[in-house]
Amino acid sequence: MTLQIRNLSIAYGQTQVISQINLTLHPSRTTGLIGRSGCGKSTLAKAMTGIIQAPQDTLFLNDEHFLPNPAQTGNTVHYMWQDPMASLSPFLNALDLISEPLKAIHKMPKKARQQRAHELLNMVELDPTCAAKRPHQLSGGQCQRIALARALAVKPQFLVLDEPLSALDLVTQEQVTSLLRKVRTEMHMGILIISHDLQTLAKLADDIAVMDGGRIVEHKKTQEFFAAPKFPVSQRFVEISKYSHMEHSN
Ligand SMILES: Nc1ncnc2c1ncn2[C@@H]1O[C@H](COP(=O)(O)OP(=O)(O)OP(=O)(O)O)[C@@H](O)[C@H]1O
Repeated sequence: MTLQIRNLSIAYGQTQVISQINLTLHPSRTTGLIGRSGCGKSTLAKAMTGIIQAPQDTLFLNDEHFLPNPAQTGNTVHYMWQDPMASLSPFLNALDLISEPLKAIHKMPKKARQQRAHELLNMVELDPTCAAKRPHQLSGGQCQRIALARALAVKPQFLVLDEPLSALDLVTQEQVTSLLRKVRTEMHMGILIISHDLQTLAKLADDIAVMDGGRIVEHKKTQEFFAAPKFPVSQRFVEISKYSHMEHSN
């Protein structure tokens, strides 16, 4: 199963935000998406996942037309929001937040749901004491893990993560990075990760796409990208990532 984006353009009112995007996601592969703030990365992710409507004939699953609707097709393409705290209902505890998609999408009975929710809590390495806590009683990093456990509960074929590590300290970032690698392999998901942090993408992504001014200007295998970034914006990202890596290792 592949998810193909063909010639996708999106405008907000009169303002064109993304133009003629072509991109294909494959199972068990991770694509990293970088680009300057405001270049249209989240807009692309939201269009792929049905949060904003993509024009007809731009999204395809295995060459078949596909119109994502998060309410119905959450298990095909799932979007994990940039701000986990804001995307989680403040009225539910961690366990209920994780078991909600198991009920809504997979119609799992209560006992099986609770058991799976505990397994997922464990998988994202959240302390069991977090199970009964609501988002405002948890840290940003813990909320990010709940959002990830929820995404795994949905068991989508494709997972789109918008800045999944931004609220985490370096140690937790490392843990979530290895968790995402495990998920890709064990659950055979195709993953798109939006990040400003090329060092993280270097560890996670099989290939890297660069957006600039609403277009994908470069898309290469990760090693090739680091060896020879072609466009000025790509070169700048590689330069900055080397510099920040040196700072962290000093
Ligand atoms: N709902 C909306 N209505 C109108 N304009 C919007 C809307 N959402 C985003 N925009 C604008 O579209 C452009 C692209 O925004 P988008 O969030 O896709 O960028 P981004 O690359 O994800 O940025 P960042 O890295 O800062 O998250 C920006 O100029 C933004 O202000």
